[in-house]
Amino acid sequence: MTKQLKGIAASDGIATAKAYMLVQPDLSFNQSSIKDADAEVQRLHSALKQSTEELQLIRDKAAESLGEEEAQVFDAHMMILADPEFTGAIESKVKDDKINAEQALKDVSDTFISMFEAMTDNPYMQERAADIRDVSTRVLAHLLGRALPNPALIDSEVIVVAHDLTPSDTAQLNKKYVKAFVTDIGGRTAHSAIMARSLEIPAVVGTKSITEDVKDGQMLTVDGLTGDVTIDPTDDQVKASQKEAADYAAQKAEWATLKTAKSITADGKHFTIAANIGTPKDLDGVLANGAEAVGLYRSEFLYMDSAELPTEDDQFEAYKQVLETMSPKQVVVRTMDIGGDKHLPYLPLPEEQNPFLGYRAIRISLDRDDIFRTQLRALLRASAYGKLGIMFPMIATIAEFEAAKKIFEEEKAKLVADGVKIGDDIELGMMMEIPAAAVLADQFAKHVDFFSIGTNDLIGYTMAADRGNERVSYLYQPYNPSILRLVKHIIDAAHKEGKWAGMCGEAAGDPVMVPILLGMGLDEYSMSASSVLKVRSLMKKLSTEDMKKLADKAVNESESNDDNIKLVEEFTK
Ligand SMILES: C=C(OP(=O)(O)O)C(=O)O
Ligand SMILES: [Mg+2]
Repeated sequence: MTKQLKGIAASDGIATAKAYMLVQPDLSFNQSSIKDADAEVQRLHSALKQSTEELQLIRDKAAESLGEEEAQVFDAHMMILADPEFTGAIESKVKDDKINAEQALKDVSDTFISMFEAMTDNPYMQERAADIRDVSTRVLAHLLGRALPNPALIDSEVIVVAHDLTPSDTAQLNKKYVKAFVTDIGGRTAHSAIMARSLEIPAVVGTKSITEDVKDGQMLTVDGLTGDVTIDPTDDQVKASQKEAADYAAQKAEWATLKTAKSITADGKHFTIAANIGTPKDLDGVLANGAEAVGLYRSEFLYMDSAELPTEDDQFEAYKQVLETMSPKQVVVRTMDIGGDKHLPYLPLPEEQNPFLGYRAIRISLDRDDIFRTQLRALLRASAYGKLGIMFPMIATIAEFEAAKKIFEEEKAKLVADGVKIGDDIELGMMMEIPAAAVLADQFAKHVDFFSIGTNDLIGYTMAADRGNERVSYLYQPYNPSILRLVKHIIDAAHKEGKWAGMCGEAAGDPVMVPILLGMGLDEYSMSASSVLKVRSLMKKLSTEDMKKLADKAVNESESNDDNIKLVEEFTK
């Protein structure tokens, strides 16, 4: 029976395909005693064999579709299965304790996991704990005869359905087959949604119940423009959705004609439309959409894509590639922003009640300056290959900015003393994403070369509404006059000191926000590459003089987010 769900539109595009449930099955079991230990060991061996075969298959597929590096994590898993110390211990436990293989597996892996996790001074071994957990889940699933979802094995067109997707789940999706994804939870600015936009995979998040409403293989239509999801659509609904998809494709083709055009308003003013990237691979989208700069390179994805802390040379190569490709256009690299919803298996962070208010981003970098210095050295060396901007995430105080800048200057001086070639036009800026910093923007402006406004966090922190929580998503209000006042204050403060202000939060590519930002004189708009042409086309139709009047009313007269949505409609009719 046809059923309609409404979620949060998270990535543009429309798709129809069958559902692929990326949901963990129930793997609960009870301990039991066994009589025939040999038969039980036999059962264990067969589960181990099946797991190894499955991993080999996944490894080959992952190498083919995602690259050799992404596939290597599965080698580590297979090595564990081939390790007699691990498998032998499970076998002995079955025989000695006369318990079922499920329980023996759990006992042995728990022992290994706690042993590795206790090695807090050895990130490599700590990471093995995560591998053992993954492997033992796979073996357990085979013992229980339940199928684990294997996204790397998807080889036909599907729509992925999940409770939530982590950024690393999202990175594994193969665009060739995954036509869209839909989740129970999450918001438009959660990192999986941001990645969906850079992969140009349509997505609807925060439907609350999709994993309960749909079964594996059922047909779905997903509209990432409106947030509508239809389960078992009728023929007419499929036709309507195909028509909508065709209209959207036509619209995109029209935007594509602006690929090499400058971003100019109706009254001839030029602004920079830049793109956000997570990895050098995203440059394809940046070039295909004709972005004029990279306004945010989220360098933490480099750390997340790696099995251990990336070396200075690894980082240098990645930054150099991006700078060279974009040169002479600017690339703003943000130093590592780990914490919140982004984790590194090899850098375990303490359990925190409020990770988004906790040990995150520059707070980690200043604490672990060994990691920070390595990153800055790699950036400095790469700066010779293009036009580099560096910015620090989550700056709350001037002291933090100055401390980070001091470390930067120290590393720079060392490299210069060693005769290493360094760009002479590196700009040093900061993310404006913490209200305390936004309020003091006039003072910060004296210390920085530029600001980049991170609305994803700035809205979350100002409204005290978690950016990824669909229950409070109604409070996630980019056009609320409180947010607009902060944004205007930041832009004015930068301009007063002769500095530039950009925005790299998702609001920079939002068609309702752009007219207001033009009126405020924001210099640079950095967004998912897939939004660049849409925004360039919109800018062409707007005059800055009119938009100034709009911005003035939006900031000084409106009382709510909704007031401002109406105001923008009026001014852009
Ligand atoms: C761009 C931002 O950073 P991130 O989304 O990576 O937190 C932001 O907070 O707006
Ligand atoms: Mg942020």
